[in-house]
Amino acid sequence: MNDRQDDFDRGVRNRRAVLGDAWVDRSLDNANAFNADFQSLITRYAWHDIWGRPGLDHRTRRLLVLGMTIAQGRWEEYELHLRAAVEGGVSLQEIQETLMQSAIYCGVPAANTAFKLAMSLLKELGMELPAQPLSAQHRASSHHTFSAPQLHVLRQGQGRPVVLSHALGMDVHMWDAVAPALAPDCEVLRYDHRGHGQSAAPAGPYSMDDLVDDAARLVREWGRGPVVWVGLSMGGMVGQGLAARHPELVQALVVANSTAHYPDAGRQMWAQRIATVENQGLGAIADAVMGRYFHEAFRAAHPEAEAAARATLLRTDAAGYVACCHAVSQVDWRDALPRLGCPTLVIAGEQDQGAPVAMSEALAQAVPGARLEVIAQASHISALETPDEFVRLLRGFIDSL
Ligand SMILES: O=C(O)CC1=CCC(=O)O1
Repeated sequence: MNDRQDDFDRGVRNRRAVLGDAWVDRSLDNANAFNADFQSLITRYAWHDIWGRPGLDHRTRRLLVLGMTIAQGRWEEYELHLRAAVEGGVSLQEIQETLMQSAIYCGVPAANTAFKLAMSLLKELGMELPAQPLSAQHRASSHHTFSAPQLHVLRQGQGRPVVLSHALGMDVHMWDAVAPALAPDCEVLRYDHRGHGQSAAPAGPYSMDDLVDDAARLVREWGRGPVVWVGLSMGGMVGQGLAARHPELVQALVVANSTAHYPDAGRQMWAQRIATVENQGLGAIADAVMGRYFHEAFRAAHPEAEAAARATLLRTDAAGYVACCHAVSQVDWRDALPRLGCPTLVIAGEQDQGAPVAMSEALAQAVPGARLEVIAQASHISALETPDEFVRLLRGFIDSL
């Protein structure tokens, strides 16, 4: 066997790995006296000499080929490689980003065709794409604060200013069901806490006051305060601190699935969690966190929601997560609560193990005039488990202001 025959065999292996056996069998079996040399040439030169080079992995080369075929308008080749990329496990997000970039470097008409062909392929493959309408109520603009540490912000809707502040290990998308429901008559601003999502992750540990300072500059930069602050778990802790330290910025407060402080046993649990993440990363706590965030029946009925929340947790910067755990573990607003002067709604989940109902009861009793609502079907992330009930309570509260 000569060198080039060897290269041919290696090329066939690469070609099979990228395009799949069915396609390669068809091309090789259908070769004839007219195109056999050409098939041999591309197998050796493209599939061995280029795809076989160690400097770039196949995923990167696949994305490059998509970009290049879009640039040249070689739609047959684009469709072939697109199908192979999707079936070969390249993420839709990476493909979407490649197509987005092509809009700039190849031009909008080319990207238009690329998206159209991609959509029809995904449909053919039975891949469901979650709706993300662009009507005024759903359209969200994304930006970062001017001041540092920079916080990632999503804003949508028009009307009364409402801020949504997420739980530990989540991000702005924890509110995907709630924000559009408020947007018809509220201007809704959600943000990623420092150390989370697309916000900056300065070196920790953070204190709860750091997170409250972030909240205060966020509202001041926005210029729409005083706001209705809606915080869940860690977001609710920040809300309590904001209302206590900056009452001029908070018109009304919603504290969901949260607490004003942890007893000693709770603080020890936080110390253990910090050590586990520092030593083994977020993967080591992901099952336990999901078990606390969502009850079993919800996880069985909505595996995709749990998978998305797990992916968000695992994407979170581990050092940022730990830095926030320090803030959460030390939270103590008990002395401040009796001085809060704004209308306050406390929401609890009957099945919440992260912040049991008793914590919300204590909180609601300490804040003058606060109302407590308990959602029977919810555990910790009630805004995701029972969005309709969560929105109904929010709406009722906001409309009463
Ligand atoms: O992570 C948990 O168990 C519960 C929690 C505390 C603060 C937060 O946002 O979630």
